Amino acid sequence: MNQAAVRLRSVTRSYGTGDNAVTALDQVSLDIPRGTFTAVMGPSGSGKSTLLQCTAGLDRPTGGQVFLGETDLTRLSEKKLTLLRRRRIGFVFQAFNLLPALTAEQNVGLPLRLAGRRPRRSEVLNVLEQVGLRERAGHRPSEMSGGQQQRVALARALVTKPEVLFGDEPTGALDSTTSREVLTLLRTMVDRGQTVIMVTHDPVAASYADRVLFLADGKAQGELYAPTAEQVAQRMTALSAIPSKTSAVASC
Ligand SMILES: Nc1ncnc2c1ncn2[C@@H]1O[C@H](COP(=O)(O)OP(=O)(O)OP(=O)(O)O)[C@@H](O)[C@H]1O
Repeated sequence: MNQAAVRLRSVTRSYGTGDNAVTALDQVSLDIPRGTFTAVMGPSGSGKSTLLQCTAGLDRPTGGQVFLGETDLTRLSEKKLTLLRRRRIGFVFQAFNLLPALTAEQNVGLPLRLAGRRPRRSEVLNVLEQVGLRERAGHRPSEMSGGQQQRVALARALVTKPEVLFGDEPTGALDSTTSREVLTLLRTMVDRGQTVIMVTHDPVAASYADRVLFLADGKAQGELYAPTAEQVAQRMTALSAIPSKTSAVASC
């Protein structure tokens, strides 16, 4: 059995044509083992969000293959891809994207309703308990802090027991103390077997991961295992010094 939760094979994503063409991802290949925490870092415009979106089936690569377990996402119809995202993938974003009129419990139960199931109260409360918010089940987002709202968003992403949880800057809108709480929670989920892939600009956030993948100009630029924030910051400084294709053209 293949232990990789996700495999990318020569994944390319281009936008536009001719002189206006941009290659956001350029032949990226990688394996993400199950039960690991991966951070994706790189300078602005290096392709991090594109990588996350292609890997999560939110965007289609223009070349190459993306596997979730044994499923090749690039071969799925839109309908099957939508179902796969609902059933097998979880997301957390920088903006918490909770529905303001719904309580925490109702927000967390929503993905189950979308999947055509009536949520059992106990399963929703269990997930809220995992993020330390069981007693806030009846509160609406406006009655909670930013960190609590992101924990509800995390519970909502986890309620379907996704194979992979994707985070696009999940701590980007939080202060450093609250960020640490959310990152510790993500780390705990991974230590219990969850696979997490997170895009971040923050070396401290990346230091919670098992592995940091670096991107520049759409290309994989190496990785760090068991990273410290200092090591990550150093690599980022070195990467930012590489002139990108677009800035090289702009400066001609
Ligand atoms: N829909 C699009 N149309 C055209 N170009 C795009 C589109 N989306 C992204 N790009 C380009 O692809 C490249 C990679 O973008 P992407 O958003 O993946 O980078 P990023 O590393 O996530 O950046 P940031 O850290 O600033 O969010 C950039 O040059 C961007 O301008």
